[in-house]
Amino acid sequence: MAPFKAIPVIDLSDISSSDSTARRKLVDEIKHACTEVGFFYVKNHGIPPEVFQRTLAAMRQFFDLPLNAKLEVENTKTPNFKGYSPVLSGNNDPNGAGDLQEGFEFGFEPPVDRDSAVETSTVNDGIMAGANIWPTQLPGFRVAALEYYHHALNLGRLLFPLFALALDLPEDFFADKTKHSAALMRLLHYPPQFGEVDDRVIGIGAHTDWECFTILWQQPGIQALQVLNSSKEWIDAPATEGTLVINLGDELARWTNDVFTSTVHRAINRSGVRRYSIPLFFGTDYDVKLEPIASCVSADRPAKYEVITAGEFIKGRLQATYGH
Ligand SMILES: O=C(O)CCC(=O)C(=O)O
Ligand SMILES: [Fe+2]
Repeated sequence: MAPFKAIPVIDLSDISSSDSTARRKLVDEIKHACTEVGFFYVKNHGIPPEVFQRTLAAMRQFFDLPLNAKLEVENTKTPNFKGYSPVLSGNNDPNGAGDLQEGFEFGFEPPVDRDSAVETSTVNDGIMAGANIWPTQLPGFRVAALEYYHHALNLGRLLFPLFALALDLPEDFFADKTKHSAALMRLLHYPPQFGEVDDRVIGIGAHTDWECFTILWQQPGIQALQVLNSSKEWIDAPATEGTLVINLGDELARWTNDVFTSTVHRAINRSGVRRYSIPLFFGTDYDVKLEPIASCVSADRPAKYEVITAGEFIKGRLQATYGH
């Protein structure tokens, strides 16, 4: 296959269709994107535009707070890195000198408007256990963030069966491995970079994502994200209104013994204005072992990765990135 020059766009209008031909077409498109690119856009994903608008407004309010207010919910104060990470506190690329972004991370909790604590991320999270932390002076921030979180979570749950079918596995292969929503959302703000940019200090240094897949919302119209193809060329992934980026992460790469590819990417904000983005890192339950799927291992393709639980893997990556 020639190195990709653009990221494919997949229309999700038929995602819940009972028409088997339409669904098969969708699975074939996903299979191609997962094996050849590791990235694709989705359109007609069903999340209303107002949800993104509300979350963006809440993010702007939060990141506009004085630094000392944001540091009250810093991720050094919580188990497992929930909360605020200041500019340059993370470093995704081991050859880099820090990521020029600030962020806010949280995991599953029930929707705000549903009075239920049936499923909480802390019960079954083992090594990754730890509750969310929220800024008390902005109650609307939690409401808006959780509203989008649950929309993205629902979309992610619809994608797992398609990934299973693309791997010739039973449609429900991931169902018993994704019961407890090991899905972390990170709200990100990238200040603009001007003039000569030191390659070691960019918005987010070259990295792969760690979970099964990421659902990434980018603020429309601002170019920043780039994806590395097999010829080591950086391909722009423009932020097109109405789309989300889906990219595969290391958990699926490990599970599929690299049949599905977890592709290196980075972001640099040279737009001159602030940029906001929101990845939702959708993982498998933290107690699940990332053992290679039998059909992905052969004499020609021996198992590449040591078997480790998802929780150990994610915790190790977080520690390496934040150094605490
Ligand atoms: O902000 C972006 O476009 C990319 C963010 C990203 O790659 C990440 O947080 O893993
Ligand atoms: Fe990423």
